[in-house]
Amino acid sequence: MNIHTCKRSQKSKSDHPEAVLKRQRLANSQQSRRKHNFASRQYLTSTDPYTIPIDRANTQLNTNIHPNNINLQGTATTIPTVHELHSENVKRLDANTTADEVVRAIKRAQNLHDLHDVAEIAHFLVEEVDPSFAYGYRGSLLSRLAVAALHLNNIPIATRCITERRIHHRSSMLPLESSAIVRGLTRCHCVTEAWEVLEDELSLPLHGWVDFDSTATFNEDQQHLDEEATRRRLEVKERLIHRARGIGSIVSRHLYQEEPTAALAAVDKLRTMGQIVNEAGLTPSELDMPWEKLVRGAAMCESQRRNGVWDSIPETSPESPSTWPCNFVYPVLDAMIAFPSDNNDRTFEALCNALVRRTVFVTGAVDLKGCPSPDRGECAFIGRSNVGKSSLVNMLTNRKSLAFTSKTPGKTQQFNYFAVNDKPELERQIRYGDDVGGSKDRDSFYIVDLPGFGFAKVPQKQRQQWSDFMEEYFAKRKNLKVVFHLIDARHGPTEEDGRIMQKVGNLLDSNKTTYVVILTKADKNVKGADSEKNPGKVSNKVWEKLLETMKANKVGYAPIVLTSANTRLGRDEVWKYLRLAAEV
Ligand SMILES: Nc1nc2c(ncn2[C@@H]2O[C@H](COP(=O)(O)OP(=O)(O)OP(=O)(O)O)[C@@H](O)[C@H]2O)c(=O)[nH]1
Ligand SMILES: [Mg+2]
Repeated sequence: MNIHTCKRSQKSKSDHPEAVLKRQRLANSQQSRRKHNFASRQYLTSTDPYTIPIDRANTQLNTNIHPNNINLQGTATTIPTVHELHSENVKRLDANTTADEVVRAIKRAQNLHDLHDVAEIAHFLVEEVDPSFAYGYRGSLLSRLAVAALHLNNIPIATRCITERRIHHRSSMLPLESSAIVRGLTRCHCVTEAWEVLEDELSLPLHGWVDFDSTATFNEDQQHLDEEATRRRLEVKERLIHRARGIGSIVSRHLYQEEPTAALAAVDKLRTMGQIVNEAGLTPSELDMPWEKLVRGAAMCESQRRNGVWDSIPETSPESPSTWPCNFVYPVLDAMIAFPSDNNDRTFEALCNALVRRTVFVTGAVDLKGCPSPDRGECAFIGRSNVGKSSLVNMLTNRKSLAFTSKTPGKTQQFNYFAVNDKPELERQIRYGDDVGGSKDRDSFYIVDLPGFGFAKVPQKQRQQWSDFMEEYFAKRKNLKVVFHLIDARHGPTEEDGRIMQKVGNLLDSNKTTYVVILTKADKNVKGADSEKNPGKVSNKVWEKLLETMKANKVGYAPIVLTSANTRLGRDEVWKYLRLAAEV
């Protein structure tokens, strides 16, 4: 049977007199059911689904019940109206309904998208039932119902439940529930309302409320903290977790809705939370932030920008693209770095795909004249031979062999220039690989992999030539934005490293160029190092020696990053500085 005959036979089947009769019977029974349930019919046909039907409003009882009369079994005692539900388990809401049954009815209504039941439950819970019903638990019921209503895209019912909960059940509002409401509101595009809930219910701890002493380890001090302080501390932690996730979902909504300006503002709020999140000692697994999703959303916005979606926005507009960063992924990266690092491979993969779209080897320079024109920022990787410069470049760009690495020292013999994010000249060339140059894009930059110093087998004359070139390069290369000085984390700085620091101190303009010390091969200090639990470390002895050498050479101000090309430790942190070359 071909497709056409199949379709024809289906059509004729549905036109069969018996089928028509069956449909009519079904329609009639549905109609009579609706008639029977007069109240709910009125409720559903109202333009505002939360308008109370007049007949019900008139029959409401005075719900002011003295606290002494609270029904401890949590059942409703003064409900005048019976609310018929579609649910088989909880057929009606009336005087004998328990809180548990309401939860079941909400769950069912949410799962089966039963707006009728949601509306009935809302009416029962918000307008009619007396205050003793589900005492202490009513706020949770309301938040569950709000989430269910949002699940069904019914904003008026959700808003009513949220308001009722905030006004009358404030004391029992849980951060977990507030955060679920924020997510629901964001999903329904009610971002302003979501912000309101965030600000009101998940606001940061009041000043002095909880003392997050970052120097005190939680375990040691826990015994001395009285119970109340511990409880509050945990409460604040929970609130912070849900607040961070709530903002995360708002950022995500804006990014996937392609609203970059709003997304940038929200992601900045996330970044500013970083400090207190760290002080509170929250771990990445406790926070469980959706970084990968945010990075992918930012990358999607970025690709839309490259496709010219926002080109027509005028310069004078507050949403003008001229106020945006060179790549939307960078602000997300900033927030990620402000939070405790989870060193997640998938997130980094997404990050790298967005930040390093193309890499091209440009040239190997042996003097300043041989360097490409300084039309964009560049970052240089310097350090002793075999310290891991080329490996780090590959790790950071997520490329296996962009820069050649070798066990034999002295592999890199010239200033190797790699262009990142050049626009390809021809479409065809993209498909055939990265071996062709192009023109500069908004976030293009150069990575410069330098020859290693201190390798005995390289002739003295050659070493002198490299050293002279490096001095000239530090002093004269205008577009040099970042210098990464790599030092082996097992051995610490050598004498040669000290001399390099001296050159940096004397020649580099610290206002123009950022100098960063990177400790490499940190995995080698840990037996059986792995990327998740034990990515690498540095000994106190090496650390102290490094600080001393830096201070002695007037570069004590420089940041230090611990890395490993094997376990990929420190990659987000290094990108924090690498981006300075892109953002010119
Ligand atoms: N275990 C471990 N090995 C590393 C790491 N980084 C580099 N290596 C190894 O160290 C050796 C030297 O790495 P390269 O990246 O070629 O070093 P380089 O600094 O570029 O060396 P030159 O080009 O000679 O200056 C290679 O065998 C790498 O596999 C690291 O983080 N951990
Ligand atoms: Mg090398």
